[in-house]
Amino acid sequence: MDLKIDHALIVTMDAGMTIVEDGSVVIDHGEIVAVGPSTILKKRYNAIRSINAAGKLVMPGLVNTHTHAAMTLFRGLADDLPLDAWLTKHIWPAEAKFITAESVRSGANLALAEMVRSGTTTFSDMYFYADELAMAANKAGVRAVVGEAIIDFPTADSQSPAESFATIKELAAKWKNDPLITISVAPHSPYTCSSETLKSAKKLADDLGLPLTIHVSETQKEVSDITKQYGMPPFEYLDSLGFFGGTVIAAHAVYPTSSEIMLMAKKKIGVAHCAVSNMKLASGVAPIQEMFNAGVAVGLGTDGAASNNNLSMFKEMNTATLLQKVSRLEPTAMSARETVKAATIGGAQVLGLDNLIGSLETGKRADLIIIDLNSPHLIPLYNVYSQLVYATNGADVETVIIDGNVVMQDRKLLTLDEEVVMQEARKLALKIAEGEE
Ligand SMILES: CSC[C@H]1O[C@@H](n2cnc3c(O)ncnc32)[C@H](O)[C@@H]1O
Ligand SMILES: [Zn+2]
Repeated sequence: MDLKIDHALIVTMDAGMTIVEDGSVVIDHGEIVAVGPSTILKKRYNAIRSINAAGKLVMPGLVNTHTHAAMTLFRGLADDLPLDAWLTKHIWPAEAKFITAESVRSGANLALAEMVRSGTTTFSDMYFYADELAMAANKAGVRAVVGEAIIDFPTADSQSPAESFATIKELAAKWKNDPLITISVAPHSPYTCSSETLKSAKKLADDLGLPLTIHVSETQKEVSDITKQYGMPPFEYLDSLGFFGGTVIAAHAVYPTSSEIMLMAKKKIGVAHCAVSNMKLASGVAPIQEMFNAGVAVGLGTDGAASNNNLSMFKEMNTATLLQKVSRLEPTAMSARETVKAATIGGAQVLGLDNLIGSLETGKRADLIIIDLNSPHLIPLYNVYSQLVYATNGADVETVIIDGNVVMQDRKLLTLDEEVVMQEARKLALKIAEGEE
């Protein structure tokens, strides 16, 4: 065996929500070979390397179902604005000026460092120059669903939809057998892509067997514009185009009607719930408890660092649950347990990767994080889910393992040169601040 983690408090997130108090996880060739009591597994398995995790919690790595990694470069550039003005007056002009293959590489590396540090082991992205992100994630050893952006009007990478489709075909062929990278088809939204573009995106996804990801029903303005233009709200409109049926990651989903929520459950549309971004842009409160009640698969997403302004899934968990409770005046809404599920196995379901990741079970890939419980803010520990959602933060993550490889150990990043990554990002940020090209 390659690696054994012993004496941990293991939160498996398997179907039985098993918790093992003094447990071991045994890993070989990137796969989980056994999970169970250390008293039994320590005798049964020898490993080349072992980690003594006494006083630590082991859980599945967190799954960020919606982000734009390279947008770390725009963190804090335009705050305190609604989505429409934020995008059209600030972000799109900045992207037109500063987004290049080089800046995407730099922003992506910065995001990768931040995500690994806060316990994210898989993320789903949609942006321009997607190959740069795929290469950066692959090099850093981080699992990613990488979406090449499709928008009808001229964008940061100057690609028409037809050119984006050609790029996606090339990317799908290039990354086909990669263990960490899945390419996705990423039309931006129903208000920036025509019906023809959306139908072609769906056809491409079907032909290549790729997931689709899209921003949908994010603001009241979007719902009213789409309803005026097409005579129905965004999810119904996409359904009328035949958009659903395969893996679809719907980011935001703030304003689905009750019949659209039924549709989401029926068509197995996965939701990337971005609570912090929806609050910061004052977009609204997504009806997550209603979605749970209807059986919709819900994951959590940070959105990009320009609308959050960080990529911590611990902050996202905390905000998501508190937002449901206060908006419904219902303290039982979105329980801590449901929230940890959304951040792990629920997110894996949304991405169509739950056969591989999302829980610690024999046969799954070894994507897991080790959290140091020896901190004043984590004592006492009565309920692990409450502790993870209400008390833990990203900086408590000590070690991160993805596909069996240790990518952060004792808070040192092993696959990214953090100093170089920060230096390069600072250099680009200087140009952005000065407004230079
Ligand atoms: C095709 S995805 C890249 C595109 O999306 C923009 N973007 C970032 N966050 C949001 C959001 O919350 N709603 C809509 N669009 C968003 C990003 O700036 C890129 O232009
Ligand atoms: Zn987004």
